[in-house]
Amino acid sequence: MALDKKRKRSEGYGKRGKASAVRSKRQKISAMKRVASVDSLAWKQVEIPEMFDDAEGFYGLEEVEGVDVVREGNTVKFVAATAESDSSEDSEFEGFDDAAAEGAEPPSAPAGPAAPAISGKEPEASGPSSEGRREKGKRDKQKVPATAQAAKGDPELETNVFAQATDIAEADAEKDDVAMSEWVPIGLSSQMLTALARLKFTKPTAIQSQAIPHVLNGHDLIGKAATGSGKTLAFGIPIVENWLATTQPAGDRATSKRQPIALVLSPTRELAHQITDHLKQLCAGLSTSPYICSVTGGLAVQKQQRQLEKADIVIGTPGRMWEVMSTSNSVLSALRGIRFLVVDEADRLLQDGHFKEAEEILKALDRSAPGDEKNDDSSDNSSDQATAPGHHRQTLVFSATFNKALQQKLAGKARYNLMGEAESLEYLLKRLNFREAQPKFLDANPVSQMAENLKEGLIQCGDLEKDLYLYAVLLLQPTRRALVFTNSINTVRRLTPFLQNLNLPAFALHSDMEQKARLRSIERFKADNPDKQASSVLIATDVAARGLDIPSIDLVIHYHVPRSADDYVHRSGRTARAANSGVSILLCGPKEAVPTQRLIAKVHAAAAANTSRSKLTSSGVGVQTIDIDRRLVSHLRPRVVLSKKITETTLAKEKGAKEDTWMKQAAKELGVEYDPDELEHVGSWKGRGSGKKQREKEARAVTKDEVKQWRWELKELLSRRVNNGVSEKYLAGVDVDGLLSGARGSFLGVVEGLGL
Ligand SMILES: Nc1ncnc2c1ncn2[C@@H]1O[C@H](COP(=O)(O)OP(=O)(O)OP(=O)(O)O)[C@@H](O)[C@H]1O
Repeated sequence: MALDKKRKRSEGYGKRGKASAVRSKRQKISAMKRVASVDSLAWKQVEIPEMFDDAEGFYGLEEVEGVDVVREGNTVKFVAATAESDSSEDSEFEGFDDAAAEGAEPPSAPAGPAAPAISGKEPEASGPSSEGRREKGKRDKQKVPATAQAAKGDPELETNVFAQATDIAEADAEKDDVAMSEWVPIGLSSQMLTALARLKFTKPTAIQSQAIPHVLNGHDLIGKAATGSGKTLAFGIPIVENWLATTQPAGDRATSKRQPIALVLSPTRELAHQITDHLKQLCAGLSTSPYICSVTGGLAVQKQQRQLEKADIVIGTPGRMWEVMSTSNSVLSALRGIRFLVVDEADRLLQDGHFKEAEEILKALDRSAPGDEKNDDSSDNSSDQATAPGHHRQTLVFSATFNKALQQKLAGKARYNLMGEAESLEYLLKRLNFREAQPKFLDANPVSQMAENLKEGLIQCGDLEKDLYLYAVLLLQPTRRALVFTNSINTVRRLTPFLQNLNLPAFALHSDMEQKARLRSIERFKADNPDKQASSVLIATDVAARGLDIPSIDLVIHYHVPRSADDYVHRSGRTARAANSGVSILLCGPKEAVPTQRLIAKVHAAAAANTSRSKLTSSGVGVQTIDIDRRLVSHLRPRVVLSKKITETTLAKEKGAKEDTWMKQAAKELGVEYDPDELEHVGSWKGRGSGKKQREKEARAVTKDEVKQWRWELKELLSRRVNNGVSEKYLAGVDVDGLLSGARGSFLGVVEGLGL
């Protein structure tokens, strides 16, 4: 009601507009314009002359000074200048530009100080269904994107609206104009367009243009799109839009109780932190932003509880989320009011070890607290679904992969069969409690699950030669950052020092590491390396396979063939993200050949169906067999042998020392004497694993001096170029040593790379 009155007043001014004056004024202050919500403007009660005291409709009328109103299509904007703009321009309000309001002239930039000028065309008339349009109409009413003018010297306006203005202004000032017309049909607020322009995201990705309008119109969604195709913002943008449309100005919010509007569940901690950062980056371009926090294991729970109390958008891993929800009634009841539940990487989150907690969370969200009427909302009984608990909430489910059965279950095409192994998963899916009986299933990449700019290769090698080939690939394929996936934590533990000994900056990531060490590894991997020659390498288990968006990873190596086709898709998807290109290479041992063929066939099944036989590569569609120069590889062997010996000895000694300490402690507690030699005997057996035990025992027996000697030899080898087939016969009389000395990884002679 108040808003309507504000509008009437604004329209009144519009009729009295002085177009030319405002146009010239707009030119002068265009560099200082700022976006703000309509409620954050300094509306003042209109002083009604006594003679109008009884006039109908004047009660509660408010006015605001120093503000232009322009209309872009169906959207009304309040255009103003910041306190830094010319005071003579600020001090006097001269009316509104009718021409602009009627769309006769393109409006000036809707964004803040020196924000990228957003050019756009009118949203197309053909839009969503009538219901959709109704809902959109509602949203537009709530939203009314506004650009406010801080009347100079009005402290209230300055603090409410421009809290972040200086920072944003500084950042924006560096930007060129950004054309945003491709976003216009989606129907975003001008604030959001400004925020996207700031990120230089000039057009939506396929999943974004398909998913956002659907979510904005209040529907549930199951979204599938290739890795790196922008799924995070496909749910992030409509959630933030909803927040912008329904949130009070910052000043009022400080005093009112906060209630989160969205909960995003992520299967891994790293991904949860990344989503949080991604949404924060988006919101950095808004004049007022939602408070976004992550709730993940491994970090202080008390701090996260405090953050939750003021959070608007919560991103969490199921384990910690459940821990926090189950121990705090206030958190639980606040979360029951969320308007969006997002399940990211749904196929993993609903299936892997997160199962139990995910179930508890869903149950708790829908359970009505005593006296909590919100969840039993019977006022809206337009459909059966509407009366179900949780109906107020939209459910958005995203992943790059959904196996067929899961896809069908999610889309409601299969009957729930509450029996056997599948029982719990199906139960959980039911618990997602979609608002609609058939949530929309949107597949943005039906033919290929793999990113468009990804090249896939395969190297066949002996099972015991993988270390050698790994090293060779890292030297031969020029990369900025490489990510190596293994199937076991022990392999990560071994490969990391193995590559470090070879002077490659390698970092480890697996779930057995402390959370701070995990985050540190990622930070170091992401950091720019001062030695431009050296590319950094992250050795990880599948904990890094989902969702991680680290810039400039141009190579993914599967040291072990992944356990499933979906894992292959997600692992490979850490490169070639957004518009970038990248390479994924499988190291395939003889024992892995059959599962690898199956995997490739599965991943590229749809593409193969559309490809003529002549286009099939040696390994099938999409994956190219790489014939790496075996001679070259053999030149690298001496380095690899030394590095392996050093690594295995060091690890065996560390393990021995740990076991020794543990045994001593245990013996002390039992009050018995500890004799390592005696125990060595007791523990010997000839069964499985005895060979490894024996090797470890031998490695422990290696002296420190021997290790020192190996290190020296390796250092010497690394300081020399690798002679790639240049015959020394032709180098007679040449300083061969001089030619061969050089930086690690350099080659003497022509090297073809991997030919990808
Ligand atoms: N409209 C856009 N224009 C340009 N870049 C974009 C756009 N939307 C998102 N991006 C960028 O694309 C990258 C990948 O986005 P995101 O992490 O959301 O992908 P994803 O589809 O969730 O991938 P995954 O399946 O691996 O989780 C990010 O760096 C993001 O900043």
